[in-house]
Amino acid sequence: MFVLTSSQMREIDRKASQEIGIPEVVLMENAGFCVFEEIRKDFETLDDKNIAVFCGKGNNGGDGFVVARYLAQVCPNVKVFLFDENVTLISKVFLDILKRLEVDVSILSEELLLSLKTQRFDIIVDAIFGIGLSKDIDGLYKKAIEYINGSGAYVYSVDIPSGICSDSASVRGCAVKANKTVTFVYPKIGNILYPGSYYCGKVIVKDIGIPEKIIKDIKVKILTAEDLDISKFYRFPDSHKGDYGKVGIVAGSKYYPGAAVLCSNAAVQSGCGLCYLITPQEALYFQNLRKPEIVVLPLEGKEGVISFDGFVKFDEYLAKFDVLGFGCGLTKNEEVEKILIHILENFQIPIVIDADGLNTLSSSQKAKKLLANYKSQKVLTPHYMEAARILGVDVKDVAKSPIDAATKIASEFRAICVLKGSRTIITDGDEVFINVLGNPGMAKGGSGDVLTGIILSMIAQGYSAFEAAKLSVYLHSLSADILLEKKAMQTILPSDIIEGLDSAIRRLIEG
Ligand SMILES: NC(=O)C1=CN([C@@H]2O[C@H](COP(=O)(O)OP(=O)(O)OC[C@H]3O[C@@H](n4cnc5c(N)ncnc54)[C@H](O)[C@@H]3O)[C@@H](O)[C@H]2O)[C@@H](O)CC1
Ligand SMILES: [K+]
Repeated sequence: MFVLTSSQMREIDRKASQEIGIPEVVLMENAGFCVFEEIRKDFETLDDKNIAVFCGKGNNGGDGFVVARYLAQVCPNVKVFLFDENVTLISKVFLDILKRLEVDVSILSEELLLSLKTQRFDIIVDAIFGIGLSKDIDGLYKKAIEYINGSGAYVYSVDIPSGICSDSASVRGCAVKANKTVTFVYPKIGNILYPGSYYCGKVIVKDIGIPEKIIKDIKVKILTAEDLDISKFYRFPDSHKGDYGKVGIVAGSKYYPGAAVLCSNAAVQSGCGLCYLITPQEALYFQNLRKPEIVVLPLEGKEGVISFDGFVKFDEYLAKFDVLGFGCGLTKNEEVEKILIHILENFQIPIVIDADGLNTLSSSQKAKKLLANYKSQKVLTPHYMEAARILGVDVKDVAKSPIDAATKIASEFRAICVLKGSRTIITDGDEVFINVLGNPGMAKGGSGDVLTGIILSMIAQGYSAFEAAKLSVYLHSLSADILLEKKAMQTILPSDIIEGLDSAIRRLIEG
């Protein structure tokens, strides 16, 4: 499913009306009716409800007038509150209809808002701002939104909760906290990314009659099972371990031995033929937790951290790997930088760089340049802070526009970027997929190491870096969601996510 920006939505509306000739009033009528239908579906009866519809002066308010008209046909207690009578031309069509039908329409003022505190509404429709929100909310708008949020009513937002920026999902001053948001054509970024997604409640996407053929060149999509290629999950009866690839992992230190264990355990659990772990000797005290299928190549370290001299002894192994993982739990120092540069200068293996690999990259101009020119597939898996370090910006800037940040990293390094967060973004610099599975039980140290292991395993099994990243992000979150059916968020551990991959893969295959 596509995800739109406000300008893409406007362009779609423009094409529908100007090129195809669907009148804008028809689109508005359809939009309002869709919202009404959703409300009608949710309640057994509406005639005993007190309903308020708050309408702004833009077209979002116009949708609200349509909703109010339909509601007034089935409920005698519908009140419309208008912020400004100076509404758009199309909205005016519907405001005039309401007036002719003698629906209760009032212009909102501070006094009126205050008097509403003694009334109880069962249902409130928020049609104050949609994709046209252009500045932070203040004054009477702010007070009305605070009133709606404190009202105890069941709240429907039209298109997007008022106060949420449709392009960044940020809260502009304050925002309506809806129970349900009915959006049109396709969801907007503000409906999908956080914090906007939280304010939306349940998101319902409705068709308002815009022909699909005019919706072109949309690069952002929600990641669904349909976007995944599972053809390589089929195993031929006469296959052997060599058919499923060799993963090499450079990870761990005496400080973070668990990162290496989680990453390599995840790799073997997700199907690669062989997995080699290059890790300092001092990181091997987690022996009992590591899956026995992993081949360990103990490295002579320096004070518990990998050393360049120790690492180059494994060059001949590196040449045999189908994919190399670099970074989990390595720590950051000059030796790690030297090793990363050595790999980038001397090998051409598909590489997945995570954690300390990314931190090393962000402070090494030489490694950055080499990586950009590295002639093999690359996946970078930063979380927001690591992405900020790579881009040399504040983490707030990444949070404000994560799609832009991920796209920039992917373009700069000609890599696949997996920007990890509550909505992980996967991009090759052109197409963008937003993962909407997963739960806060995954917000624990070690989750990222597990994801890296899965990506490595998928590349080893023959998937392209982009396909592997999509598939792995999906399976990682699906595993956590399946675990949530039996476990509390607090007790779901990254190592459980590894074990849960079995159910996740089976569920994905079975559909
Ligand atoms: N043909 C179309 O364009 C369609 C549009 N539709 C609806 O129209 C909406 C977009 O309509 P508009 O572009 O008119 O935008 P909005 O209705 O979101 O709001 C724009 C108006 O609000 C004002 N405004 C913005 N931020 C403000 C703030 N913080 N404080 C005070 N005033 C502020 C603007 O000056 C402008 O007057 C969509 O979200 C959707 O609900 C639907 O009817 C479907 C068809
Ligand atoms: K709204």
